[in-house]
Amino acid sequence: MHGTPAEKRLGTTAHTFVTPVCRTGRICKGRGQRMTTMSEDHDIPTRGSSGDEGGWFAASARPSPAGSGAARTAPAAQTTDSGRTRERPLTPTPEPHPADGVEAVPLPPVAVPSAAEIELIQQTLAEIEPVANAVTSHFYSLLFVRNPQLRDLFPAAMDTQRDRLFRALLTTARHAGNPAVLTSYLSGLGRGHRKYGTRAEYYPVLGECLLGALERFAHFTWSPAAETAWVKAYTLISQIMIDAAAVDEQRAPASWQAEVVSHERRSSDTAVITLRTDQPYAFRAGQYTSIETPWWPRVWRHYSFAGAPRSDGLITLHVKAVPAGWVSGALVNRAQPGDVVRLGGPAGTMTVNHRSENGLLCLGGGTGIAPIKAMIEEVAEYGRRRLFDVFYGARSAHELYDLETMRQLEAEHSWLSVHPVVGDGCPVRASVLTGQVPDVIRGSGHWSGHDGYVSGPPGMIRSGIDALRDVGIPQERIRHDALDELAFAGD
Ligand SMILES: NC(=O)C1=CN([C@@H]2O[C@H](COP(=O)(O)OP(=O)(O)OC[C@H]3O[C@@H](n4cnc5c(N)ncnc54)[C@H](O)[C@@H]3O)[C@@H](O)[C@H]2O)C=CC1
Repeated sequence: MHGTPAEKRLGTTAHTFVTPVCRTGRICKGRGQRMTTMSEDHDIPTRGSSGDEGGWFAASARPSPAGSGAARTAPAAQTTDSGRTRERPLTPTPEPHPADGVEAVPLPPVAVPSAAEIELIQQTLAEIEPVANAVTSHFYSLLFVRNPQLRDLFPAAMDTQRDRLFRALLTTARHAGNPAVLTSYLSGLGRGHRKYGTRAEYYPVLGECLLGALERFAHFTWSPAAETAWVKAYTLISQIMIDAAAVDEQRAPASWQAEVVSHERRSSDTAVITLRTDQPYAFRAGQYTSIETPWWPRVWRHYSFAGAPRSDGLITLHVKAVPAGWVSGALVNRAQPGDVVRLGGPAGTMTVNHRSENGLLCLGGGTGIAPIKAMIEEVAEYGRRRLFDVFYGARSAHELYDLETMRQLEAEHSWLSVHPVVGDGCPVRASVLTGQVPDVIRGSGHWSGHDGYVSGPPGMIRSGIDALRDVGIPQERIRHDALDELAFAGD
């Protein structure tokens, strides 16, 4: 047998026993050992181990905890003819929605890497980081050569995908010592992988290829101890992802078909797109969805919801076509009513904390205003009336494409103040501030009685977080989408 020592060890172990995994993602009770199950669509042999030992990369799908996936009922809403929910008087604080993205599965009962092992993992990652492209290329080569059927799960162009894998590994390693953050992050990743068609039985296969790639490139830091640490870490990672996917499977489809029902051009490069899904789609204001268009199969991009959930179920997104952006370009320039796209489940934790008594200070840059608009609608519908200040930034006044809507909301709600901000040197009216949003915030006083929310380009989020801390909002009261994921937002 050819291959690295790690692969040989894994191969030997993996071939010796097999965990039978049903198509549903559950262990198939009563089946014997030394068997190979085939996934229905791809004929992929599944390998793992039997018994209680867990084994090398023997992540297994387990039934979800009873009732844990049951959706809670959102408070009833009074609706208007237009389908929008009418503002109600002060109402009880809504429970966090099950799909709010902060929900994580419990740590699975598999070995957790020790502090020394986490150190070994981080050393390996530090060594391969400068050659990350080569490592991930090798990983995918191993994967596709050994399992050509899996190629169909990935987009034709793999560039973004490569980067994504490595970032996920880095994020995991960075939070390896913090189980709460780790389970939250990996639960989201596990749920998010359902739309790709990822099955529990793929994880051992992926793990073997990952180990093979790491061993080949981590010349100085790879050792039997490092290998053991990685095996433990990968077993834990994959088990959390599998468990989260299994829980999610009990309550939601892997993906939704959505028809474009309206497409409104707001500027030469920005469109407001409204979608109708084929099945109910539960989400919270402040979250985002992922979209695959018919023009770029298996290429997924994230877009925040631009409104709170509506009683007619329609979903609105704001999309800006970025230069050379495949999906954003197609959605802005090509999509039209009647086209059908595919949506992944909702994700993201930038949701309104209704348990807080504080005001809300929101920084939105460009199309980053979309989730903030959704949050305003949610507060209007369900929340306590709290002071809600929005600093809405754009490079020029012309690019404040949603200012009219924001002004209308401001006129409707006495607790809402909207402060448009455009770049220095732009001709503006008196009501518009100039500069970068984070600088404007720093010059606007002390905001320690507020919770902070930031949404927009990654650079603005980074400097926005610093600015919010500077004006008195502690880190734990600042919410924003994960910068790792934002790198893949839009295009
Ligand atoms: N949930 C989220 O965080 C969301 C993020 N986005 C992201 O927002 C971006 C929107 O793109 P555009 O409309 O082209 O925005 P843009 O590039 O025109 O910038 C919008 C605003 O952010 C400011 N800005 C940009 N980079 C900055 C930096 N490094 N430091 C401080 N301020 C900065 C600009 O001055 C402007 O006021 C995309 O990257 C998109 O992925 C969009 C929707 C939701």
